[in-house]
Amino acid sequence: MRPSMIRSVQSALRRASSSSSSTSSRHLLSRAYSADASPERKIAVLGAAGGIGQPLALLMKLNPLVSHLSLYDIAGTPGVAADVSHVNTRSEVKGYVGEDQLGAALEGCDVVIIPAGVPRKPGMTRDDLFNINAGIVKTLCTAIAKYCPNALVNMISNPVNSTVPIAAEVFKKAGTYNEKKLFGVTTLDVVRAKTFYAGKAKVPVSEVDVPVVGGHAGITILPLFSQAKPQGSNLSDEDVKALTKRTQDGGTEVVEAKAGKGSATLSMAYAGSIFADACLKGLNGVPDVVECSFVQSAVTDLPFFASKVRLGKDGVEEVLGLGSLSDFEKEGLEKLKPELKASIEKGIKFAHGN
Ligand SMILES: NC(=O)C1=CN([C@@H]2O[C@H](COP(=O)(O)OP(=O)(O)OC[C@H]3O[C@@H](n4cnc5c(N)ncnc54)[C@H](O)[C@@H]3O)[C@@H](O)[C@H]2O)C=CC1
Ligand SMILES: O=C([O-])CC(=O)C(=O)O
Repeated sequence: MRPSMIRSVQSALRRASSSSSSTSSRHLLSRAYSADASPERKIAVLGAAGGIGQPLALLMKLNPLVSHLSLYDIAGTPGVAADVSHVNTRSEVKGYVGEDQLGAALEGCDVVIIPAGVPRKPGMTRDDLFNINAGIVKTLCTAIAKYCPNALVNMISNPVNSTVPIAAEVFKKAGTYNEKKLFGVTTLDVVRAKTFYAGKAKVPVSEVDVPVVGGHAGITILPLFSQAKPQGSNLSDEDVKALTKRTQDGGTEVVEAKAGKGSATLSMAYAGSIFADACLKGLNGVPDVVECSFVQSAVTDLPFFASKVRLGKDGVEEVLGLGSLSDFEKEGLEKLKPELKASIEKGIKFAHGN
């Protein structure tokens, strides 16, 4: 909203609160909003009653680009929706519970965020979640293909390296696949890389940018600290190795600290809200919106790969290349490929066989 519009809304609000009959002021207020509001955008969070889903629902409620917020889960969403709906921001909130309400939750959606599924416990890998989460993702994507085939899908459910290929196969089978509209959310890796780099390089975290490429599990997460901005402090090779390992193990660090009570939820909700916001900005025509994401890609010989992606009115506008890599990063890239390939193939095989 432009400053002049904010001032006009504020003065309308003042008039509304000082008037005994505030109907005309309310009318003025709604005109002021509708004149300058961004386009109507409906987004859904699937798994909205969970550890990620709840704070993500709140963060999306705070996003002025959202006009309709649809909260879906197999249980618990009426309470979450009632709670979040009291926050005095633009979007109208509705809760949906159980599979027979999934269609209504999805109809008309521009963006669907999926944090549905089980999280890790200590000692597990993300791939150990495959058996349960693959089926959940398949069911949800089948419904997306039916009720909102044009939505941008933000996949958070793990293992992302396999759930994104599963989603692609489900959409292909339904005849709705558009490679520009399917995203594995790897923003938390970027968030972590930025935080850890800022701490080590002693630079203000708000100024830091670090691309993270590859996938979203262990060594498939490849932060490119050689391209970190701002440069300027001399990190040793050992520092870069340690930062890389910490970024790759960031999820496990949280799983162990939570000691059986799940994995990252708050930082993931933050990361998920950043990525969804970028998708909305792209849809709304904001120029030069770039985030890393795990997408269909020709950047390497693998069919899906995370790298910087420019977002536009139809989703992916351009998948950006990797840029120049240090020898350490080149080595990391070659090491991650077999694991990432196997995870992608596992997802595709599951989708075909079930
Ligand atoms: N991409 C990433 O960077 C990250 C991914 N994750 C993943 O996100 C997923 C969710 O994690 P949390 O929220 O911590 O788990 P959680 O167990 O707290 O919440 C999951 C929610 O999904 C719901 N759910 C289960 N089956 C469903 C279905 N068929 N339809 C709709 N909802 C369903 C559950 O009822 C629950 O409310 C996990 O797979 C986790 O590994 C977690 C952190 C980071
Ligand atoms: O580690 C996990 O299981 C959850 C996750 O993907 C992350 O925190 O990066």
